Amino acid sequence: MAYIDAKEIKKSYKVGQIEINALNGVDFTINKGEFVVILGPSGAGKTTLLNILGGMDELTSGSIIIDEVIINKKKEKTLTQYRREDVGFVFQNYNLIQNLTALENVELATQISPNAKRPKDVLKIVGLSDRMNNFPAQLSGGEQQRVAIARAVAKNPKLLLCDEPTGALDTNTGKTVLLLLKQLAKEEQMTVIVITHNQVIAELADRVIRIVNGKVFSQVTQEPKDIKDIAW
Ligand SMILES: Nc1ncnc2c1ncn2[C@@H]1O[C@H](COP(=O)(O)OP(=O)(O)OP(=O)(O)O)[C@@H](O)[C@H]1O
Repeated sequence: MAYIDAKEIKKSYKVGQIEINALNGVDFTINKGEFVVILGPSGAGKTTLLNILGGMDELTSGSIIIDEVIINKKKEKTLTQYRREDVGFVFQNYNLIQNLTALENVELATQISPNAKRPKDVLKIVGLSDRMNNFPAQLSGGEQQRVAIARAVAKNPKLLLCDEPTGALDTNTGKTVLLLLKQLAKEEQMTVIVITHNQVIAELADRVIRIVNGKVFSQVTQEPKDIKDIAW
């Protein structure tokens, strides 16, 4: 059985009299521990899909099963628990708290999670042992994104959702971040989903789901390329 099974998911927003169909019947499956890229042009529905997978938005119709649980039928309380415990988020702009150190940013996230890893251990995994006591402003963009990844991973989530995680980084720094995400998928058996409009990043994925106009245009599993063989 697939780890994530999305069936015929639809999401529409009503803006005044107009109905916008952000997702218009999306089907896909994802296995545990896969590194998945969801690819699509601007407005395709990627963020909408990520918000639904993260339990932050509701479906209009269809169903999503994650780890044998139908998440779109969850009550608000269990959904809150799902968001806190099972899902980690990484955003394009890191979203770190500026007046807390790297370590404190990670610690803060672990406080609301019962299965949390030790913040110092996770900062070591992302290669920032010696920068733990720095504030975000004292770190480079790539380092800040690694803190944000540590913060997401410290919760010990089953699913890591990343929205354009390399969007604000240069190619080499972006590659370091992607390599880290790939390692986490492999070594921690964490299912990692990256959404991006950058086609090159898709070459690193085990599975590529291409979304166009709120529909799955294609879904392929593939042998991922080595990170040193790609550039953008
Ligand atoms: N809260 C909302 N209210 C109304 N319309 C929305 C809302 N959220 C998204 N949309 C619309 O749904 C469609 C899909 O948007 P979405 O943000 O998911 O696309 P995207 O693929 O993430 O695009 P981008 O790469 O530009 O972020 C767009 O037409 C957008 O305007």
